[in-house]
Amino acid sequence: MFRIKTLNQISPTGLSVLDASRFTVSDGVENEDGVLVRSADMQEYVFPPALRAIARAGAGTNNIPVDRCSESGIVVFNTPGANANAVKELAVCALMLASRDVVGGVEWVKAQARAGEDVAKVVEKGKRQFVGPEISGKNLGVIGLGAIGVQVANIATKLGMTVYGYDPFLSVDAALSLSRLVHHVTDLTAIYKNCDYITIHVPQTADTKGMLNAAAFDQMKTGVRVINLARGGLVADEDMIAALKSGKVARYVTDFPDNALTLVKNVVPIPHLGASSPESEENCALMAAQQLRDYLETGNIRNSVNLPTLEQDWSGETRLCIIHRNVPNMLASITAALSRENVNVENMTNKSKGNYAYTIVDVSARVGDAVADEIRAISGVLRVRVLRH
Ligand SMILES: NC(=O)C1=CN([C@@H]2O[C@H](COP(=O)(O)OP(=O)(O)OC[C@H]3O[C@@H](n4cnc5c(N)ncnc54)[C@H](O)[C@@H]3O)[C@@H](O)[C@H]2O)C=CC1
Ligand SMILES: O=C(O)C(=O)COP(=O)(O)O
Repeated sequence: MFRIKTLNQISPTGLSVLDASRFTVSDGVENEDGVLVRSADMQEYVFPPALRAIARAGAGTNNIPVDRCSESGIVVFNTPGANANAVKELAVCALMLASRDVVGGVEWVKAQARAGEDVAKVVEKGKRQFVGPEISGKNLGVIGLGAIGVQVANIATKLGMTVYGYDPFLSVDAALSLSRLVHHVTDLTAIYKNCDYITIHVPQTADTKGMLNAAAFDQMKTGVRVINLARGGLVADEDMIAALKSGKVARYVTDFPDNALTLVKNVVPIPHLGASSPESEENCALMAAQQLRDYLETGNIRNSVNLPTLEQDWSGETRLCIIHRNVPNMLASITAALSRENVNVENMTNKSKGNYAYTIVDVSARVGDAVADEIRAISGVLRVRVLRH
């Protein structure tokens, strides 16, 4: 029986793939084998000894201590693209909110009603103060052309915008999905200089933190409208507030409000709704739960952020799943340990990702803990699991 701890509300449709005869799923289990999480902050999480995998039902993993997981041989999964459509739709809404002061207008109408005014009458006089430009014919800059950025860039071309896209690590898949109408630029300056609207869709990492800062705003057009449905930390708050106050930035729509920003004029604070649609919640939960189930039961890895995708059909009696550093001589050391125990290898696959690597070895014998312990003793091995057919 595997124990799965949920740290957020996870869609029941997704959880249904975790068969109750093999998985106990709840927010109260202890010494869990796996964790299912959305945005809960796990940075200080104390890993119980049994923990082997964390599945993020969503895209961003900046709430998970990925390096610490890697060092402990814990696989971290996410669900690439599973909520991209929901974010794209909110981005379209954000483009409108960045242009037309719908939020200010709605608040004003409610205030009129509360004050006992004849709303039907006063709106016709008052509406002037909420005028805003159309997006058609304007330039949009999309920073980050991954699952979400590509969809936002493509749909914006259909809304009549001229779109510039920037992504120094553009994948082949993303390039193939990108509309021919999107101008692919290789320098952020081209985005800053040309765009009336800028939307950012990159992960928050040490490299991207605070990338929209005073130096970036200085290069932008006066009156630029900025949309951030990616992560709050990508934008330097104080610099944004100064840019809003000076009029450099006309409006800032953010899915990551904080106290410093929320009451500043021309900030539109959204309560992190990017992925909050039933469709996305189901897609993400399903994908996360399937990946977690498959890893725990078979050792196969799909869509991990710290380890390579590696799937091997079962053969033999025992499967050894070995997470190790990506260093020379590892495979030789593993096979030497197996031959010392006179164990025949049926099938073996090894792949690496950055500083870490993963090896699955199927062996014909029903090997015991002694073999696993011998492999555990190899320098650079971080975790060994023994699965039996
Ligand atoms: N508001 C919400 O509810 C949601 C927010 N997100 C956020 O959006 C981010 C992007 O999500 P996806 O598009 O699904 O991820 P993705 O991994 O498919 O795309 C991210 C893209 O950013 C690019 N990138 C990385 N560093 C860059 C840089 N310095 N400059 C330009 N591009 C850079 C990567 O090459 C990649 O193509 C997530 O990491 C997450 O933080 C994702 C889903 C929902
Ligand atoms: O997938 C992401 O990166 C998100 O930001 C969505 O977060 P959530 O699952 O709605 O807490």
